[in-house]
Amino acid sequence: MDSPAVEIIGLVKRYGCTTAVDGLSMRAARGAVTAVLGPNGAGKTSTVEICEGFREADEGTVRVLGLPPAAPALRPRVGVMLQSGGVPPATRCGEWLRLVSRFYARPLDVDALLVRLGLAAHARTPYRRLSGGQQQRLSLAAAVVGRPELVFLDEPTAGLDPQARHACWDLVTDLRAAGVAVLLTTHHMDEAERLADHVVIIDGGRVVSEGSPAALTGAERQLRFRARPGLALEELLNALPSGSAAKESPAGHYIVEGLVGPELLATVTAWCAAEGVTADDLRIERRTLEDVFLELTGRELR
Ligand SMILES: Nc1ncnc2c1ncn2[C@@H]1O[C@H](COP(=O)(O)OP(=O)(O)OP(=O)(O)O)[C@@H](O)[C@H]1O
Repeated sequence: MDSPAVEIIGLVKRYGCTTAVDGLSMRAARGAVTAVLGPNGAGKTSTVEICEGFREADEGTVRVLGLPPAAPALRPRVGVMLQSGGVPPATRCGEWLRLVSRFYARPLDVDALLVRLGLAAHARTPYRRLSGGQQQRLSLAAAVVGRPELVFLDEPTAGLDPQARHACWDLVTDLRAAGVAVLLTTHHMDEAERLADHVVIIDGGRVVSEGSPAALTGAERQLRFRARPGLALEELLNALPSGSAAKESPAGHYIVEGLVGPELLATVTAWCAAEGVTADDLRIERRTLEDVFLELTGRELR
């Protein structure tokens, strides 16, 4: 049986007295998109950079396509999207991608890739003159041009405009359809929910939860509405069937949980009417990945 695309067991990474990764274990399957989520400083980049072979682990085992991360045999098989640097400032965008493509036996068509990522009009622009988002798209193009089996994308859509974000999502979806494993980090929960087969939430250098987006968010539904802050939720709770819960988070945003059906909806709207409260944006929906993320990692800034 094939090894996973990435297998991490008991990974530890320290910087002086900071333990950035603290016994982290996770897997990324072949042919699937794995999203690693975590608050600032959770250890995502450290973990990904160890998998890419750019940093040394202090403890633990990491295998990439069954090999140690720095194995030369991985070079043609793994794509890495670098956050910055690596491109000579005066090199033209198209020239750079063509150069990178020559390192691979069966590269993608460079012109088609430039069109796909909206870079065709900038093919002759020197790297230093590209906007931040264009430089990032070039970096994404360079990561995939060699038809890798596995691609690491560290915050691929940070700072991209909506059009470029969608182009990136489409590219990731197509990579997955072509059997490529993608391991990405992101702070955009909608991105993870949309793209990932498997989500790994880390905090304090450890995995705090993992599963498919659907498994993490669960089947339970919530009733949500907006109204003036400070409603007397204890009174609402008295009117609701036992086992229900109601909370205000953040101020003016209300969430009612329990057996969400016609009875609960009628009770909430009747209670609002009796209180003279207009419930705005009243809707019934499943918990989002962001709800789960905040529950698991808290609201404190890191
Ligand atoms: N080269 C370094 N030297 C010292 N400390 C570092 C170094 N790199 C990372 N750290 C620290 O390690 C911890 C984890 O950092 P890391 O960049 O892996 O987190 P992250 O989850 O990618 O964060 P973010 O979401 O903010 O990018 C942080 O506390 C960070 O300050």
